Order: sequence, then structure tokens, then C-alpha cells
Amino acid sequence: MTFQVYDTTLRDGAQREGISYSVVDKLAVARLLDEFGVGFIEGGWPGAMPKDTEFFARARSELPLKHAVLVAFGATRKAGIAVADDRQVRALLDAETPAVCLVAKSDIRHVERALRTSGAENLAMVHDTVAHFVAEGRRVFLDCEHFFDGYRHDPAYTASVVSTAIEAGAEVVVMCDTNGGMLPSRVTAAIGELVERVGVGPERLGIHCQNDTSCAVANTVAAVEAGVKHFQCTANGYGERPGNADLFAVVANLQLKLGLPVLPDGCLEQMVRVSHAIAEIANIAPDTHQAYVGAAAFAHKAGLHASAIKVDPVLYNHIEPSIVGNDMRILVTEMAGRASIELKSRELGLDLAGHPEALSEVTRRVKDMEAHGWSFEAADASFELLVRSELPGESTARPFALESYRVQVEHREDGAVVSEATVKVRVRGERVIATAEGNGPVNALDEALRVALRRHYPALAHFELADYKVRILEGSHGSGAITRVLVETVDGSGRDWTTVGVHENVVEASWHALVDALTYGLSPAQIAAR
Ligand SMILES: CC(=O)SCCNC(=O)CCNC(=O)[C@H](O)C(C)(C)COP(=O)(O)OP(=O)(O)OC[C@H]1O[C@@H](n2cnc3c(N)ncnc32)[C@H](O)[C@@H]1OP(=O)(O)O
Ligand SMILES: CC(=O)C(=O)O
Repeated sequence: MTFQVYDTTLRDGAQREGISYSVVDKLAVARLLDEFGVGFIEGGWPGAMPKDTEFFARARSELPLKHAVLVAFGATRKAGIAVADDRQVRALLDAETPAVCLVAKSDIRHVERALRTSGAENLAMVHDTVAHFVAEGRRVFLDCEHFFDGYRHDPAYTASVVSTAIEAGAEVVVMCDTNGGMLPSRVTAAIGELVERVGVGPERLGIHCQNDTSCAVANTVAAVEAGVKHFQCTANGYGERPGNADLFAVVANLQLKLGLPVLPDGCLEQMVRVSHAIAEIANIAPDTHQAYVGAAAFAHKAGLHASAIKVDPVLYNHIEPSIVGNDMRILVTEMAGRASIELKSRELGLDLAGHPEALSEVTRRVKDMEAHGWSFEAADASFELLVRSELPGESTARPFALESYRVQVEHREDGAVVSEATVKVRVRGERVIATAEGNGPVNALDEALRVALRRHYPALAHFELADYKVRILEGSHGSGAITRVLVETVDGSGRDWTTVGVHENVVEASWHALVDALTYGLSPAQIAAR
């Protein structure tokens, strides 16, 4: 049996607080998962929610899948009724998927207290429902809810649920860590015992781990190492409470660390793209620090790391990032050494290696400025201007020279608040005075500067201030506070850049960031690249 990569992003993943997919969203997520090469896509619970019923109806014509088999999820029949009379079972059948996944109680305490029925009736519910779908020609997976807790409490009963499902024709019986309290060593031990007790090979077993101990990925990998071939995960680990085993980390660990061929060739490098696209649809900001796929998964800050990476990136990366579609990045901060500065500059197309004095000076200035509140980590454009100012032969001319600026904020009798700025600058030998209004002092300043410069620099018309972040450092009150401003600018051609300014005065800090933004955007290198 080959591995069964079973994705439940659209069912368990949708149980995460804050996620609410539309049917169109669900179809889009399913397409992405199929492109990623998963073997099974659990699309939802038809009959439980109208949206999920509609998803399966539309999937028939709108979801041609290349790699995956579509699975509908549901429960075993209710206690005390015939399987054919159960409305939920009928709805599951009506979804017309080639496979179904049935959730069953496997902890006797849940059977007696939550289902309020007997152990024998629960076994009959499992048997009847599995057999019913098998007879209808469906592949059947059985999710044993609370498997591990149940097995610890009453191994004989929980094992009897597993053997009943297998006898009734279930293809795989899935051990669920529903409350997510397991640790890898306990998963391994339980699987070993179960295999002996029930007399089935581990390839008939599956694993589904919630992440309440932060061990869902490790527990899933441990189960696969114990012989399990079917593993259930969700994209980015979305799911009930802290979530599920993250599909991307599980797949990458199995494929890259254990050498197990779990995905079709060529799919692994889609990982970052698929992860971020699903995050976008889920309307959840991608986790920068997520293993393998996060923007910081291969970002190096410490100077010592960079010095070894300069020799060979393998020395400080656990894999080659491009294998999963990611990139390595060097961060420039107070923790940078000469190697970090050299590598970051190289990333920006500037060669400091042949200029040791400039390299030392940039390193010194970065450390000094960071000690005074500057932060270059997210402001590559300001860092590039700093490097260019030290590199021999580089043009560092600003597009204008400031004579003065003035900003006023007027609170009018009718409650309106209007800001007005005047700048006096020299541009290409000409003295220009410009005034503009804005919805705030920084906006007014930005507008006035554009008015002053636009005749000489028509490209400015395409620049837009896309984001403006202010952070007060060293306490939030009092005159000693320093303000750091980050400005993100876009130019309409898909290019964006971020600059930083720091000062006790928020307007002056913003001015620094704005001037860097225009200087960078109007630099010969940027104009040539456009
Ligand atoms: C561990 C998991 O995450 S499993 C997936 C859980 N996902 C969801 O619950 C999301 C979708 N759920 C729903 O839309 C609703 O809960 C429904 C439609 C399934 C059921 O709704 P209702 O009929 O109103 O019942 P309610 O949600 O209050 O309770 C669940 C019922 O299912 C029964 N039940 C629970 N597990 C099972 C099972 N494995 N087999 C059969 N019946 C079960 C319960 O005993 C209870 O029955 P009762 O109504 O006779 O007391
Ligand atoms: C089935 C499932 O989602 C669980 O037991 O956690």
C-alpha cells in the first residue's frame, strides 16, 4: 500500500475559530490541495451544513481532480435506528463521492455518556454504517474519535471498535487524538500494542492528531514511523482549538527527512505557494514563522550564522529552501556582523566584498543606528541607501535639497481637522516652494513634497504610500520617547519598497522615511529597473 496523504482542511480545518469558507472558497482550496498532490480531500459534512451539501453537488461538475479522491465526512448511524432510515447517512450517500469518512465513538465513556447508548449498540452502529457504504461501492475510512484516550481507559473496547470496522469492510481505521493530548512516544507504544491485540497490519491504520500539546506533527510522523500509511492533516495546521497536524510540515518531514515518497514528483516545491494561497482564502495572515513555508523559515539574523552561510548556506539551513519553494534571507539588525552586511548587500545587488573599509563602516553605522532606535530588518530600501552612501563610485545624491518644511494642524469650529504643509526645496538648481493639504500632517507633507518635485520627476506620479507604521520606543508616554516610522511605497509596476525614519518627533521621523522613499524610488538604479 502506498502512502495516503489525507487532507481535512475543508472539514476539520474549517472548525478553526475565525474561518468561514464560502462554497467558492472551498472549491478553490480543493483545487490548490489537488495541485499540491494530496491523495484525499475531505470536503466537509454533507447534510450537516447546506454549504457543504452544495459543495459536493458543485464538485461533481466543477472539480475535476488530477491527484486527489474527494471524500465526504459523516457519522455512524444514530443509536436505535436502521442505517437506511438515518437522514445523515442518506445525505452522505447523496454526496456521491467515491469515498466516505465516518466518525465513530471508540471510547466507552463517550459511548455511554455522550451517545447515551451501550457498547454493543455502538459496535452495531459502526458495523452497519461501514457495511452500508461498502455495499454501495464506496471506499470507507473510519475515524475513531478519542482513540488514544479510550485505548488507555479500556483497551479491549477501543480495539473492538477497530476490529468491527475492519470486519465490516473499512479500508483504513483512523486513530484520532481528538483531545490532542498525546506525545510521540505514547503514540508509538499504543500502535504497537493495538497491532498485536487486533492482529491487523499497521497499514490498515490511519492517524489524525489535534495539536493541543503542540506535538501533532511529531505524533503523526511517529505513527508513520510505526508503520501507518494513512495520515490526516490540514493546510497550515488549521483546525479545532490549536489546530491539527500541519500538512506541509508532515509531508516535508516524511519526504525530506525520512525519504518516504508521499507526494507525486514536482509537488513539494509548490508548498509555499499553496500554503500562502490557502491562508489568503481563509483570510488568515500567513504565519511568518511556520516551519518550511514561513517567510522567516530560512531568515537568518545572527552575525555568526551569516558568517558560516557566507562559506556555504548548507551550514545553517536544515534543507535547501528552494526544495519547498522558499528562499533564504539575511536580516540586517544590531545582531549583524560584517558577513551579514556583505550577504545582505549581495542580495540587493551591491558588492561590498571588495571594499573592506566600506563594509566595516556600514556595519558600524548599522549597529550604532539600531542602538538609537533604527531598524533595518524590514527597511531594505533605507539599508540600500546607507550601503550606497559608503560604496566608492556610487551616486548618493538626493533628488532635492531641503531648505525647510512647516506643518500645521487646524481644528476648526465645525470639528473638521485639516493639515497643511509647506516645503521649500532646491531641485536641479531651482528653488521651489509648495503647499498642500492632507488628512494628517504626514499626508500633507508627502503631498507638498510631490507638488514640489513632480515637474522634475514625472515618475513620482506613480508612487503611492501603501503603508505607514508608527512605533513609539522606550515607553509610550513622556518626552524621552523615540518614534520609529516605517513607510511602504508602491510604484504601480508591482515594485514596492520600505524605508525607515527615527526621531523624537513623529513628523520628523516620518519626514526621514518619506525622503528615503522618494530618494530610493527616484534613484538611477530603480529608474533603470522600471
Ligand atoms: C471530532 C470531530 O471534530 S468530529 C466532527 C465534528 N463536526 C461538527 O460537529 C460540525 C458539524 N456538525 C453539525 O452541523 C451538527 O452537530 C450535526 C448536524 C452533525 C448534528 O446536529 P444535531 O442533530 O442538532 O445534534 P447535536 O449537534 O446537538 O448533537 C450531535 C448528535 O449526534 C450524536 N453523535 C455524536 N457522535 C456520533 C457518532 N459518532 N455516531 C452517531 N451519532 C453521533 C450525538 O449523540 C447527538 O445525538 P442526539 O442529538 O440524539 O443527542
Ligand atoms: C475526527 C476528528 O476530527 C477528531 O477525532 O479529532
